[in-house]
Amino acid sequence: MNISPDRVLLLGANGQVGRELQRALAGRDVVFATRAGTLADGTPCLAGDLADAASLARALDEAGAETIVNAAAYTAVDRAEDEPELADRINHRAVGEIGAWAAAHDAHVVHYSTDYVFDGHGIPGADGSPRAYREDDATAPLGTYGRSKLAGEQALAASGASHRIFRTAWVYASHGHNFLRTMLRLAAEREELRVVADQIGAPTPARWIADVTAGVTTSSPASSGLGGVFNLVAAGRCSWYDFASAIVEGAAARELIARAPRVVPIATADFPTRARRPAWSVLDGARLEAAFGLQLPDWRAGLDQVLDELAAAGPA
Ligand SMILES: NC(=O)C1=CN([C@@H]2O[C@H](COP(=O)(O)OP(=O)(O)OC[C@H]3O[C@@H](n4cnc5c(N)ncnc54)[C@H](OP(=O)(O)O)[C@@H]3O)[C@@H](O)[C@H]2O)C=CC1
Ligand SMILES: Cc1cn([C@H]2C[C@H](O)[C@@H](COP(=O)(O)OP(=O)(O)O[C@H]3O[C@@H](C)C(=O)[C@@H](O)[C@H]3O)O2)c(=O)[nH]c1=O
Ligand SMILES: [Mg+2]
Repeated sequence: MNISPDRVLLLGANGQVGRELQRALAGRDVVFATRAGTLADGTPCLAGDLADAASLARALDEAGAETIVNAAAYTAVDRAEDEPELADRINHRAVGEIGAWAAAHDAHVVHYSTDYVFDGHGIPGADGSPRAYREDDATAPLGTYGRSKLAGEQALAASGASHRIFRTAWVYASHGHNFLRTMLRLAAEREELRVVADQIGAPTPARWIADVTAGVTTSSPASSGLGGVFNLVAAGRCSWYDFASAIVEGAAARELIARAPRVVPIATADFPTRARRPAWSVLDGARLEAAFGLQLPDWRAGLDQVLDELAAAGPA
């Protein structure tokens, strides 16, 4: 079969990153696919269910795209502990199938992975405190989600397809399921938010991930020599408690919430969850910066942008 050069197939178009990619890829030759075959606004698109190998294969064949961007994933970190096979099917085996299709058709794959491939113990830097993780640091996922995502990375690399894997972290947007929206909801319901202060990372807007993706998809990973894994995260670092505090402060200032609840720092041990999470999730963006000459701004600038977006949209 012939594939169309310049065509992009976007799998998972309704997720946080997927929705931002719809915007960032507008005007290009792009074919959307979602699990059910409809976009969030009801517009029909291709059905591409990664839980179903036949559905995925049909989407790949029908789109015939030279670039496949896979924004679909099983992202429910706690639920994954009870559905390991489904998480593995979507985050690992389907990614291997996408890679095999791409290798057979000389197509490229853009895929996303996570800080949760690391155990978060951190690697001591020159001054003894943990340094940011680099792309080739040893992985050791703590849970099912992280294991399935790591297996997906490995399956894509093993497929032989030309590919880029953007490892990102703590993704949020003005839409979708994320920590910022959870905090805004809880802020309206509670006097006090108790949030872990001993997990450190960099909250990264889905918009930035999509903008970087759209900017670099025009170059082939293999022929540019710039393939493989790239960390793609906001600059700076904070705890979930710091992020929650900044969300509450910024949301109150924009009158997105009627009153600011107290934000109380707690230890991970005081917030029991089904899955364990890494304590140190800071990723080093130097490879991405050097390869593509771009520098992501600080996480606080991202938060301001997303809160401004919510404020501009008005009351929900
Ligand atoms: N969210 C985060 O904090 C982080 C995410 N990442 C990675 O970034 C990428 C994008 O994540 P993000 O946009 O945040 O995730 P979301 O959870 O917002 O979106 C994931 C999308 O995948 C879709 N999906 C789930 N199962 C299937 C399936 N069987 N077939 C087709 N589509 C399916 C979901 O559809 P539906 O809504 O119907 O379930 C949803 O639209 C993923 O690879 C994720 O692992 C990395 C680090 C952090
Ligand atoms: C809601 C809530 C969460 N927390 C904690 C739990 C957790 O440690 C942290 C963040 O909560 P979340 O549920 O957003 O965490 P989680 O879903 O694990 O977020 C992760 O999602 C996957 C998909 C990724 O790839 C990661 O990069 C990361 O973003 O905050 C509190 O301390 N207080 C609260 O009220
Ligand atoms: Mg979650």
